[in-house]
Amino acid sequence: MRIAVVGTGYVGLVTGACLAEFGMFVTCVDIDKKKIDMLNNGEIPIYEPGLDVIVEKNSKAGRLKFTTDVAQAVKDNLVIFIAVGTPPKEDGSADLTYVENVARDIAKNMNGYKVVVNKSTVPVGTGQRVKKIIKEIVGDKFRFDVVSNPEFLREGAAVNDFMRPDRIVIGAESDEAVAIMKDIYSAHYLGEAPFVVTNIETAEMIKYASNAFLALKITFINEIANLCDLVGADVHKVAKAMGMDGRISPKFLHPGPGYGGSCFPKDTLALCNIAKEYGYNIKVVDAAIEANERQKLLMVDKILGLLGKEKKEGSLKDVNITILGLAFKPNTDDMRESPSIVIINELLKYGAKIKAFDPIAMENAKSIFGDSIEYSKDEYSAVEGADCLVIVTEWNQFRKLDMEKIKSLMRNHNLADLRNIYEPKKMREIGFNYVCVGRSKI
Ligand SMILES: NC(=O)c1ccc[n+]([C@@H]2O[C@H](COP(=O)([O-])OP(=O)(O)OC[C@H]3O[C@@H](n4cnc5c(N)ncnc54)[C@H](O)[C@@H]3O)[C@@H](O)[C@H]2O)c1
Ligand SMILES: O=c1ccn([C@@H]2O[C@H](COP(=O)(O)OP(=O)(O)O[C@H]3O[C@H](CO)[C@@H](O)[C@H](O)[C@H]3O)[C@@H](O)[C@H]2O)c(=O)[nH]1
Repeated sequence: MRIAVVGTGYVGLVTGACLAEFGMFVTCVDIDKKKIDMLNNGEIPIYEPGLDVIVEKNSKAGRLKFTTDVAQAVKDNLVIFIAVGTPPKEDGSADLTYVENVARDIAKNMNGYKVVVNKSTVPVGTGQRVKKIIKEIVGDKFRFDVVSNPEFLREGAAVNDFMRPDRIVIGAESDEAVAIMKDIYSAHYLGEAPFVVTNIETAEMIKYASNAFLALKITFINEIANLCDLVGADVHKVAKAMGMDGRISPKFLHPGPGYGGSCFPKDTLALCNIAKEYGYNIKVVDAAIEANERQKLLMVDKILGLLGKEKKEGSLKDVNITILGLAFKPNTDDMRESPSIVIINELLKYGAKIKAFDPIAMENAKSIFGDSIEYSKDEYSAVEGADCLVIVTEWNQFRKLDMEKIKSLMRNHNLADLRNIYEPKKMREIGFNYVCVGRSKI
């Protein structure tokens, strides 16, 4: 099977590398020449655990190639995956410019039957739009099928998620296209991943509904956590006991500073926008978006409260704050919509002096914060002279810090653990003035 993947970002590169690992011949295409040059030089442009190994192995085996030549890639391959970005526009709707550009590139270079597979997250109706764009250019000259095959991988766990998915969704209009898709994913099928075969619109909706539901679930536990802090309950026990109910499940019930990343924030907005287009107000998702924005700001209130400072300009003047973790989650360098952005910008607004450390995301963070904050080489140098330590991302290496040493390096001993990675009682025993999310009073 010969496959082209257009768009070599987090999804495209993982998809291309994993399909090559399953024995297919894959050409990854991107308009970003720098990215393609890096990949052709054996460098991986993103941080994703395990990806380097399979990219190197399959490149060497000749099953994985990288190019900027979309025309040739379309001509040479039967199946063309679209895996370009669908970022939010000002009004929250998904920007389909990149998807539509690729559809035109495919149409202009068709030389026979092609299966055009949309892996980008797109509003319902986009598959039909892609079909129309191609048809307008190709007419009846060549046959083609458009398929929706949404991706459910998580950054930081992308390779494993792609290799061992909970389900594979195929939205298609022809048996031929479904058979080709099943062939591509035959290794997954043997691994017993179930297929959901449906129409294009349903497949597109499954992706948004799944992301919105997960965003709701996180938001729900964050709201419960905030209440736990007020009433003196322990949100971890609450979540654990809730999760024991098979109808609820224990996953995605970890409270924190609000969901971030390149997907939940934009996909919840896009879903609300789709609803609005049809004259409907999808109230629970709207509420989750609002609560998630508030959650990030509540974290700043927590820090101000811990320091006994007022919510007013300049109140954090001469206060040194250390931030550990900048990426939106551990095991990624991705800073898109990271809660750290709102939290740091707010703290800067109140006049704080910020030192930060992240094991992997520091370079990307520099393009956001510039020199408005100081970047440290490790956790211990980051806390020197700090009045408050704030844990924003739960990298594993932060879980086992020598907290006695951390305390001795700080000027004042305030600890805001926004990911609940430490035991409240233990931290207080060490001598920290401690808050977290939903267990602050236990
Ligand atoms: N990141 C995730 O975890 C994830 C998971 C599931 C689904 N998705 C969805 O997948 C899509 C891609 O997301 P991503 O995070 O990989 O994006 P990304 O920004 O990391 O990568 C997109 C790539 O597409 C390239 N591109 C843009 N226009 C192009 C064109 N005309 N031809 C060739 N290349 C082009 C860009 O240069 C970029 O390298 C989005 O719709 C996203 O919602 C993302
Ligand atoms: O219990 C939890 C789980 C997650 N998060 C936060 O939620 C965000 C998203 O995390 P996660 O879902 O692990 O990462 P993503 O890579 O954004 O993956 C989501 O978005 C992808 C893009 O659509 C989908 O493919 C995945 O299925 C979906 O999990 C991050 O800020 C996490 O810190 C929590 O606060 N609590």
